[in-house]
Amino acid sequence: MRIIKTNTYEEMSVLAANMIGGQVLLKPNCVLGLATGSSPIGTYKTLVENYEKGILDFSRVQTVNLDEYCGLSGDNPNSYRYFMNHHLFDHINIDKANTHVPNGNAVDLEAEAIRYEKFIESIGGVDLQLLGIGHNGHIGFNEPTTYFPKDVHTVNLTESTINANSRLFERREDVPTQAITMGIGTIMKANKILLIAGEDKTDIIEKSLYGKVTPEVPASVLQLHKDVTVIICKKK
Ligand SMILES: N[C@@H]1[C@@H](O)[C@H](O)[C@@H](COP(=O)(O)O)O[C@@H]1O
Repeated sequence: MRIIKTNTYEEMSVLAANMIGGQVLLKPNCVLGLATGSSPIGTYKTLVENYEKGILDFSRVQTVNLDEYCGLSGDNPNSYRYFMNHHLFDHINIDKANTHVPNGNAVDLEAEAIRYEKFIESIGGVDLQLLGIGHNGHIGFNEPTTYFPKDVHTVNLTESTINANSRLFERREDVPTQAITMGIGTIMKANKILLIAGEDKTDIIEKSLYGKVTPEVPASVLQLHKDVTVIICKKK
C-alpha cells in the first residue's frame, strides 16, 4: 500500500489523474472503475485538460461506475450518470456506449445487480478502480454492516450518508434512501485501486488502513488488496 499526502486538493487531483492517465497510455483499451463525490471532481478536470492537450486518447477505454442512486433517471442532475457526463464523459473522446453506470431506475433492481456484476466480468474486470470514502468508511455505497457484501447489490443508505449527501440536493427529502453499488468483492477484484480523500477523512482513513479489518469499517478491507494507492490532501 502506498500512502501519499499532498498539500493541496489540486496536487492530489494531478497525481490521481496522472495515475489514471498512465493506465490509459499503458493499455489504451483498459477498463476504468470510476467514482463520484466531490473528491474526484479535480481528477476528472485534470483528465479533461490532459485530453485537450492531446496527451490522452479515450476512444478505446471502457468505464464502469461504482454506484448509482435508486429511483433517479440519468438526466436528473443528482444522478451519478449525470455527474459523470457533466464532469468527464461530455468533454473527452470516449464513446458513451462504453461508459457504464448501474441503472438505479431499473424495475427489477435485483436483476440489474446481477447483470452489472456479470457485465464487469464479461469485459475482463477493472484495471484501475478509483474510490472515494464516506465518513463512516463506506466505499461505493457499501455501508458499515456485519459482513462484506460480495457482488453488486442494492443497499439502504444510512442516516449519516443521507445527511452527508443531502448537501448536493435541494431538500433532504429528495435524497434517495437506496442505491445500487458494486459489492466489496467486485471492488476487490480490480487490479489496482486508487483512493482519494480530503483531510476531513483523516480519522476514518487511519481507522481503515491501520485498524482491524472489519465490515463495520468497509474500507478496512483494502488492507487485503495487493495494489492500493491512497492520496490524502490537506486542503480541499
Ligand atoms: N457513493 C459516494 C461514494 O462513492 C463517495 O466516496 C462518497 C464520498 O464523497 P466525497 O468525495 O464528496 O466526500 O460519497 C458518496 O457516498
